[in-house]
Amino acid sequence: MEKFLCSRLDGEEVEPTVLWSTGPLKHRGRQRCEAEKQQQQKKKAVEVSSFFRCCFTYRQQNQSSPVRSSPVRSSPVRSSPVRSSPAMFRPLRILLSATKCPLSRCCSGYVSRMRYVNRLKEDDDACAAALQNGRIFLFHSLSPLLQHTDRGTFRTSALTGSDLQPVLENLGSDGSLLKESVLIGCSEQNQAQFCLDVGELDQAAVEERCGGTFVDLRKAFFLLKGAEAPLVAKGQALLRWHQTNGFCSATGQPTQRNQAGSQRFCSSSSTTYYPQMSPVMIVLVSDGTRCLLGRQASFPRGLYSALAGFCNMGETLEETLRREVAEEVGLEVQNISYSSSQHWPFPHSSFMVACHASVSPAHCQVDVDHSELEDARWFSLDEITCALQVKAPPRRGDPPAIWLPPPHAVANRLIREWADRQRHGKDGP
Ligand SMILES: NC(=O)c1ccc[n+]([C@@H]2O[C@H](COP(=O)([O-])OP(=O)(O)OC[C@H]3O[C@@H](n4cnc5c(N)ncnc54)[C@H](O)[C@@H]3O)[C@@H](O)[C@H]2O)c1
Repeated sequence: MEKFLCSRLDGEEVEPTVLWSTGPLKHRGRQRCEAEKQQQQKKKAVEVSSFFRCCFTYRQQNQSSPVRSSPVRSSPVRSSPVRSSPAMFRPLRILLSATKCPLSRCCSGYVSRMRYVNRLKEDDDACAAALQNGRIFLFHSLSPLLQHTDRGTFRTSALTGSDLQPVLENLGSDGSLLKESVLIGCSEQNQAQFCLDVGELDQAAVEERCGGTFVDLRKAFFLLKGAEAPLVAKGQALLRWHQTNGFCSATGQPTQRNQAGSQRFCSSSSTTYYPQMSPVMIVLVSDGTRCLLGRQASFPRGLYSALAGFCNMGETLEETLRREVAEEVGLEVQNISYSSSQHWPFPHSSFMVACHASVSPAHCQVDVDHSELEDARWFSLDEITCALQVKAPPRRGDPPAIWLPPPHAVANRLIREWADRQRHGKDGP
């Protein structure tokens, strides 16, 4: 299939048989010896060829940053062509239904992206090659580089490896710095994404050359919109992990990373280390008409959040949740239901598992452990609705107001879910 697609990109006419010449299709093609079947194959291949041509034309018209050599880039079906004519899928559907071939699996953009990223983790050479065309997100001492937009918002800033290399050399780095990039993932346009900490270079000089500002992650995370915030959080977490795992904890010897940076290896102890997250349970407890929020003394003034706590070794998620609520506010919860999860970069990498739980109204007396929380109390739907309107933390001198974690935080999602359920009468004791 790869050969076929490359030929199409070169603009050459393709013999339909080429379509059958690789992978699982090869064997099937050989079995079809009757002339009639060959004719059918040729017809379908031509139809498929027109489908691919259609897709590539779409890509050429719509792709802002073409990528040159990644094999996954050749994947013919991505989400964007779907928006054009559904008729373009007809030949492919015919082919798939006629052959019952595993091509359908390659045709999911998501599947090919995931497999591509996995291959880059396993194949150092492929990863080094992908670095040239991949997007590199720069960090300086773990602060991501952001750019101002015309609309006064912020966005991430990234260069391709081949564009970044001369910049780095010009700023005094030797040629090897680029190879310290760590693979983050793959964009929907099938472009590998990397992060690189250039903390060894002069910060102002990099900012000037790259046209952006390095912003502390705590600020950047909340300035960025949509998928960009978790992307930089993931990048920073990976870079931090490499910075703090340079030595084997068993032998004290230096560890070596693979090209993708998805693991580090100690050759003395034959130990492989992988980036770690600490599991945390976060729960919004309801008594049917109110929800329970708490605050630590270290929180900014007026901020209340859902109750959270780290999993202890050997605990199930349910056990952690029940223990944390019991420890912090002296309640015993029931009816635990899963909501969602997120990677949370602060202060280090936590894996937040968010749940709802309830207590009966007859047993909702809060008994706060003040060594853990400064305060915890029940909030009505009206109070929550009011607090959700507060878009920015109150400033010094403003009247005291309750405010809630920002939308990027899974606690915010839990609170919104609870409020929606209350409004629609779906929550009960
Ligand atoms: N994303 C969100 O919506 C959201 C909301 C609330 C809390 N959080 C995060 O959840 C995490 C836990 O919240 P918390 O209020 O219990 O935090 P915390 O930082 O106050 O931790 C409480 C205690 O847990 C122990 N601890 C710290 N790190 C640990 C680890 N890696 N493993 C086991 N125990 C550890 C320490 O004794 C610490 O005092 C924090 O990282 C916090 O930032 C996220």
